Amino acid sequence: MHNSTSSSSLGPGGLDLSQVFFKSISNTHPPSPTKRHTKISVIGVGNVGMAIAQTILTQDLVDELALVDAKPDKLRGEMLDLQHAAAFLPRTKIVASVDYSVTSGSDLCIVTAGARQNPGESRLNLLQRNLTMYKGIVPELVKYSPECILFIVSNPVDVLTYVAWKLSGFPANRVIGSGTNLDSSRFRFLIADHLDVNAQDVQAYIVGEHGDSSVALWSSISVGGVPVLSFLERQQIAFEKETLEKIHKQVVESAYEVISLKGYTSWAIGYSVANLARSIIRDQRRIHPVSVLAKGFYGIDGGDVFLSLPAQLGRSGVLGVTNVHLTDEEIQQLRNSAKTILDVQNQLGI
Ligand SMILES: NC(=O)C1=CN([C@@H]2O[C@H](COP(=O)(O)OP(=O)(O)OC[C@H]3O[C@@H](n4cnc5c(N)ncnc54)[C@H](O)[C@@H]3O)[C@@H](O)[C@H]2O)C=CC1
Ligand SMILES: CC(=O)C(=O)O
Repeated sequence: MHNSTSSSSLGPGGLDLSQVFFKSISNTHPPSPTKRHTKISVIGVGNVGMAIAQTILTQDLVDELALVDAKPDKLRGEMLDLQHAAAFLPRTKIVASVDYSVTSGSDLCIVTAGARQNPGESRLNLLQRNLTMYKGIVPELVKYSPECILFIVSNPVDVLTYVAWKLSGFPANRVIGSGTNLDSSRFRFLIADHLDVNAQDVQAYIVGEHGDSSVALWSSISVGGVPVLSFLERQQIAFEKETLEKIHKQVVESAYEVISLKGYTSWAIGYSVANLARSIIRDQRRIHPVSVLAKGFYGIDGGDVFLSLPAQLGRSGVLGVTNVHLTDEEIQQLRNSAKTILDVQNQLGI
């Protein structure tokens, strides 16, 4: 199947139409391109892949967006539908193919292909189905974009990020999972709702597994720069631990609730990943809770495990992991989360 958007500027008989429509200013030459061509590929054009693709387009992040999927008709349909919005969007070349050569030279490859949860099903349950798929996808991406950053979204995202790291042979700083960036956004929304403030003023992290064993870092939450729990303590305002646990439980149940209502989640992960893509492609050096190789941080040992920690992201991928102060209880929960992931991972034989 074919692809691309751009048509040649040569008209019938080899006439260069650009010369008909645009007359060059005399004695000038087109400026030589100094800006490097930037390219993102999105693998899997289902609910999640398309939410990410369209959010990336609205943010004017790249020169070229390549789409890949196993279903050629669906893929071409999605490509055309996005191309038809060209008049309303920043200029981006959109290409699509079932052949991975279309991803050639990508800066960032975002993998969303894979099975999704049925209502009530856990993310970890998807592993066997998506593992087989990844064995086909990752080597192709590496072949065509050996310098890219691999960004994993398919679930279970932490284990699949480890799988992608192993299959790619890339250094760990170039393999990242979307992790708990989404959970943290849900957390910030719920805290903001509770306190009636803007979610963008709430700094709060969920770390660990993107899933049932995730850990809420209550001790480091701040609103507008004010650390919330120590502020309440200083003011001798009582807060119920149960209220905090209820909010975290709501975060963990968020995806299950949305999936039971509409069948899948898409918009929030679309914004979450486009925001992360911006930090990487534009070298923003912002800190996000994403899935990184966590061995050695916060006393996590026992094997190579990917899980979410607050990490600084830039053009070369993961630049470092932030040293957030955790309570002993939070550290223990984080280690338990690592163990949950490692128990699953150790059965893979990779
Ligand atoms: N990390 C996160 O926070 C989130 C992860 N997800 C995960 O994202 C994944 C995708 O979810 P949806 O888009 O809702 O599913 P979907 O079923 O709508 O889309 C999956 C797409 O993958 C394609 N695909 C299947 N096998 C392929 C292959 N071998 N090569 C290329 N494409 C292939 C399918 O044709 C389909 O278009 C799931 O694993 C889901 O659990 C979903 C939401 C949030
Ligand atoms: C499906 C999923 O992982 C989420 O929305 O959190």
